[in-house]
Amino acid sequence: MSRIGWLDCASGASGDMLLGALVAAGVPLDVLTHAVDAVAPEKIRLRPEKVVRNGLAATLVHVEGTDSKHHRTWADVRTLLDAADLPEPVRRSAHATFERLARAEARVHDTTPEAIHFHEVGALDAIADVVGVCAGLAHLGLDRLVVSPVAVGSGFVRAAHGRLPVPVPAVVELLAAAGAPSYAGEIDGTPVGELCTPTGAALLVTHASTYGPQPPMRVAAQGFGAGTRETPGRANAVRLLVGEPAPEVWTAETGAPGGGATFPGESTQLVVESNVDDLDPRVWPAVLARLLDAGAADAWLTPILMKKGRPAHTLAVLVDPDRYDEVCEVVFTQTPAIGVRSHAVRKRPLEREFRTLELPGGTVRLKVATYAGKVVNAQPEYDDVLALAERTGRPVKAVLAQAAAAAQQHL
Ligand SMILES: O=C([S-])c1cc(C(=O)S)c[n+]([C@@H]2O[C@H](COP(=O)(O)O)[C@@H](O)[C@H]2O)c1
Ligand code: NI
Repeated sequence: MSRIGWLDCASGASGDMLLGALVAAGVPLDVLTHAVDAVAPEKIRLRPEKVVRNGLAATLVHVEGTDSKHHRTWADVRTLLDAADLPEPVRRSAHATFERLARAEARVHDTTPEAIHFHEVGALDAIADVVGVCAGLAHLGLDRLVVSPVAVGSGFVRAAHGRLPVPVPAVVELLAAAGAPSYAGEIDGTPVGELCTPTGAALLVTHASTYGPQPPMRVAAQGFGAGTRETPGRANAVRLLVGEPAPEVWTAETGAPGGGATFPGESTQLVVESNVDDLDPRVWPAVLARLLDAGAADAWLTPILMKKGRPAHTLAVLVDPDRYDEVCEVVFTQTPAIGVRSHAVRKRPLEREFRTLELPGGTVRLKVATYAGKVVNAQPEYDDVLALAERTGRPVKAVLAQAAAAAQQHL
């Protein structure tokens, strides 16, 4: 089963906040500790603490231990990672995270990544943050991680080189290089300090599959990872949601027709489509029939001129999200299509019922649709008209005309 995650960075992100979010969302602490132990040359302890940030329960992971070295070069960090007994995906993502940090620092300080001496970010606790977060995310085995636009903060922060403007230059470089959306995240125009740190930004851009709001998903776990600071007016915490992807749904933002007003029977359905140019056209009626049998609400073909000027058809299927798998199975097994695309649509059905028309020689069902309590449509079922015409030996057009005339009395 596919698994996705969403990181809500409305209060920014740092290495320790991300560690906390992973633990709070259910990643066993051992997973993080083992990875950190494998890399750190001196004992580092991860100590989770349950805290409350602006009324929200969150996990703060303290990274504790002594570090006899004051700064490390990118080569020093690389040597530690290369020598560590780490699963390859964790080593690769930790490596990629530090490489991005080194490049960003190099651009800011007008030097090369190899010449960069990490100060804060090269300390053992920062190495623990990076390796722990990489191990935690690898443990979740996400198929996709969506990262919200990142609140970076505003004002100034004190660092090894003195006062730095927020967003700090390395964060700007990291987010810019990845094309990640960001904003100040101020409350009422008041400077809020540093919300996103270079380590946090490097971890986000290394792991993000894409950026945006929470994707349609069935959430299985939610975890808030706290930062050390208490910030007035907001929970200083990054939030991780983990779950299964769900079909797209209409929201107030995506704008359901009618502004999302409710209507009896209105629902979100999927239109599943595929362009097909290599099915014997005689097979299509059987395909459409099987799609309806599989639970499709409707299925139809549109003639198209495809790439390379090929005459083809778009097969389109309207289906309730619950029957999506069944419909895909029919498409994949009954046609040569090797993929489908789908989008959500809003379906507004009228209430309908069947009545019976008594006609010479037999009966015909009449489909009656009502709107606002009034009958607005009364249509004889054509299959019944055809069957009656065949049974009585009369022309189909004559039976149809009689049925249509009888239907008038129901309108
Ligand atoms: O040490 C250096 S060179 C340094 C550079 C920058 C730049 O943006 S350039 C920022 N900082 C600050 O260090 C701390 C720690 O960052 P972590 O990512 O390790 O949490 C943070 O306040 C940075 O803004 C340091
Ligand atoms: Ni710097």
